[in-house]
Amino acid sequence: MSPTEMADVLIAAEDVTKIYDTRAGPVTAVDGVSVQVRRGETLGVVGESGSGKSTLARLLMGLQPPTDGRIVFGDRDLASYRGKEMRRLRQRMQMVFQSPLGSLLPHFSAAAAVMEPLRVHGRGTKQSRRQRAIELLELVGVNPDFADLYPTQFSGGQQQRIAIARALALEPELLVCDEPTSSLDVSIQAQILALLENLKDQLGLSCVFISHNLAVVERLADRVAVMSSGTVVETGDTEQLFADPQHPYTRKLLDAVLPVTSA
Ligand SMILES: Nc1ncnc2c1ncn2[C@@H]1O[C@H](COP(=O)(O)OP(=O)(O)OP(=O)(O)O)[C@@H](O)[C@H]1O
Repeated sequence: MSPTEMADVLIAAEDVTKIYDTRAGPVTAVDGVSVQVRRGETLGVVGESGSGKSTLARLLMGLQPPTDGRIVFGDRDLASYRGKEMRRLRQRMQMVFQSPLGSLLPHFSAAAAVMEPLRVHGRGTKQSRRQRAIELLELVGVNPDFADLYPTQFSGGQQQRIAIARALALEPELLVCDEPTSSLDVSIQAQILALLENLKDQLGLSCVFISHNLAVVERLADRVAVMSSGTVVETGDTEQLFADPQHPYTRKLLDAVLPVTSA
């Protein structure tokens, strides 16, 4: 990477390892992984179930400390952020999960769910927070007339839109999406992907987009990291990686999606 590209890196995992202690013994979920996300870029992370994608997401978000290596946000090790600084940092990175209901409390209406991070971080008045929530719901394609309905009164796709609005409330620089469409019907998946694509362009967000679905990653990601057994086996620009995969594992993943028909 050139010095200009290095300066452009928003977040990086540097030789990061995560070992979980389990009753059955230590499990190495992430093993010496280095990835970078540049400003305004979407990094796709693909790999089979158990390859370490979600663990990497949690490490990048600072939700778990690495066993070894470091996560650098801006130019600082995440481990060096404390107290107020950590609270401020938390506003700059947000996560969207597979199951929207996991991040939406049942007794919070759509508007209240989006207002909550603004309240917690002391932003604006109740009135201005509600106004902002309505704007965000509109931005993600939820009819503001339904702002006072509760999560279970919405479809899965609409729930995910509300969860995305909530994640955007604090105007984060980084959005980490962990399988955000896997729980949705195929037609709805496409709508949520189109929404994320628009938001990314409109807001200039940096994204980490985790999916086992290569077609999804191809559509959204500028660059892709392929994970297998806790390691990154290949990274590259999306177009190039899909056109000319170098690692046998990447080829295997691609073949599983696009079976080569023999003549
Ligand atoms: N909290 C935990 N405690 C113990 N082991 C864990 C924990 N979280 C993940 N693991 C293990 O770490 C490995 C990687 O899991 P991880 O969930 O990061 O992979 P993944 O690629 O996201 O898989 P999936 O797509 O199924 O979520 C797996 O062997 C998993 O069982």
